[in-house]
Amino acid sequence: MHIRLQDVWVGYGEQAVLQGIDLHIPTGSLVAVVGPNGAGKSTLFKALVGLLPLWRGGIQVGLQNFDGDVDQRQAKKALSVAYIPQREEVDWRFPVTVLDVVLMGRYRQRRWHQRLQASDREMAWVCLERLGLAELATAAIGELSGGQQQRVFLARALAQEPQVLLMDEPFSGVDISHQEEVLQVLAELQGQGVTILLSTHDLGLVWQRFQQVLLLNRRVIAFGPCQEVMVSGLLQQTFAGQWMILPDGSLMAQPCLNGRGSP
Ligand SMILES: Nc1ncnc2c1ncn2[C@@H]1O[C@H](COP(=O)(O)OP(=O)(O)OP(=O)(O)O)[C@@H](O)[C@H]1O
Repeated sequence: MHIRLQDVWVGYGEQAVLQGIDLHIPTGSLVAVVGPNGAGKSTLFKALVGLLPLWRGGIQVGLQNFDGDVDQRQAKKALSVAYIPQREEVDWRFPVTVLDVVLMGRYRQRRWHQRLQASDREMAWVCLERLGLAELATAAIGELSGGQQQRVFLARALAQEPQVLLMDEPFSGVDISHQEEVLQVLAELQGQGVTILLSTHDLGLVWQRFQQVLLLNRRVIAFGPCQEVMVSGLLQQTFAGQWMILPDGSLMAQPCLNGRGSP
């Protein structure tokens, strides 16, 4: 499914965070979303999944249109958009097992009064196996390592059979082998035509593994092929006034363009 945003404004209270976002992401894209802290990456994902109302503008996912007037949460339930939030946004003390979490991905396929069916359980097990989690099915989610928890949430997203997958900083605090497993699953999903947006602060990873990059700092600084977008002028504009970790792992301070660190 393709995603189109036209002049999208979203914020909290009186603070406008996303300011006039115009974007077209074709079906089957794998996009790294890059920007400094507070750039609005999570806000973008929440707006796409209907958790935040639009102040202005419109979002189109596939053939469906959303604007500030519709009940976005209800409307988007009909779509298969899977969202994996940042680890910090999840209450890991919640007493559910790994299998319970993955089964949650199947509720979207059912009406509110329908119970899950045997085929839903089978699907959940397939997703657990695919991410090497079958042996942990009865473990409490809070007992797992960060990398395992991240994979459980990816398994839940797979169980949802998404056409769009949004992942908010899935690799923070996760070791390289977990990261590699997740990247392999994402490559498979992309091959099946799933559109994937993933936010990260790891510019080295973006440089090595992503073909498409969105540079965001409240506004779209650039969107396109990695080679064209990950260039110093655009990166400086994106990270103005903030520290930036370069692809080789070194740190670089950017000049502040307007004294507040945003363009
Ligand atoms: N629930 C909220 N209420 C009020 N302000 C918020 C809320 N969530 C985010 N913000 C503010 O919106 C701005 C953008 O936040 P957002 O989390 O989207 O940025 P981000 O690019 O994802 O940052 P990070 O890289 O640190 O995760 C920040 O100034 C943040 O303080």
